[in-house]
Amino acid sequence: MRAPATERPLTAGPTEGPEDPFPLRLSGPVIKGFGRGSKELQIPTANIPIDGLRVGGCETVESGVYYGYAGLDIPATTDDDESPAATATATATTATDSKVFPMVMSIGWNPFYKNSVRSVEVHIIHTFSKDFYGVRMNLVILGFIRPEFDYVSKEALIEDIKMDIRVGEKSLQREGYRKYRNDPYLTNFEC
Ligand SMILES: Cc1cc2nc3c(=O)[nH]c(=O)nc-3n(C[C@H](O)[C@H](O)[C@H](O)COP(=O)(O)O)c2cc1C
Ligand SMILES: Nc1ncnc2c1ncn2[C@@H]1O[C@H](COP(=O)(O)OP(=O)(O)O)[C@@H](O)[C@H]1O
Ligand SMILES: [Mg+2]
Repeated sequence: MRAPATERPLTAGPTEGPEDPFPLRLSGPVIKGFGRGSKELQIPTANIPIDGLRVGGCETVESGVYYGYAGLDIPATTDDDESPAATATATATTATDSKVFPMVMSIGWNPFYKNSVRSVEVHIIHTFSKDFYGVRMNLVILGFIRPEFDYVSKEALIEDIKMDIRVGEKSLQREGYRKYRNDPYLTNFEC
């Protein structure tokens, strides 16, 4: 069982850019989970159905924690980040920018909670003022951070997820990863 404050590297995946099987692309509507993300952990996760989670059409995706970008089919005007920095730069933000966000995500059984169903959950690195259940979410997954663990305490789980967020942000800032923010898949909500 994993204890808090385990020493961890600040980035994940090769410096040059994503390596096979990444980038992985998947999509689905945001559905209800167990309601623990916001309430118990104060880290909300937008869950999508596990159906169709395949690499190359047959192999299933390994359970674990990943990073990449999420595109949300929300009108640009409902993207109401309340931070002063975001307000200051609002006029410079295009409609596409405001629908695409960095994310970290977990695929698996949530061993700490011993779930009996496998879930796909995305924490979007952005502050939203309201929920977006039912909205279509497109994902471009660019790298693997770590396997899922069981934890000695809820605090230890929270600490590791916070570190995942830092690792995800730092990993995406690299040259070979930044460009995927403009991947057309993220904002194609037509099919
Ligand atoms: C980046 C990230 C890493 C996670 N890592 C683990 C983990 O190692 N073990 C685990 O049991 N749950 C992990 N979770 C899942 C949380 O336990 C989960 O988000 C929480 O139970 C909320 O579930 P809900 O959406 O059904 O409310 C992780 C979630 C995120 C976003
Ligand atoms: N930054 C965010 N990342 C992911 N979801 C968010 C975020 N901010 C608000 N939400 C909303 O919170 C919901 C997830 O909260 P959570 O407590 O994990 O509930 P559930 O168990 O139903 O997934 C998402 O479906 C979304 O509507
Ligand atoms: Mg959730």
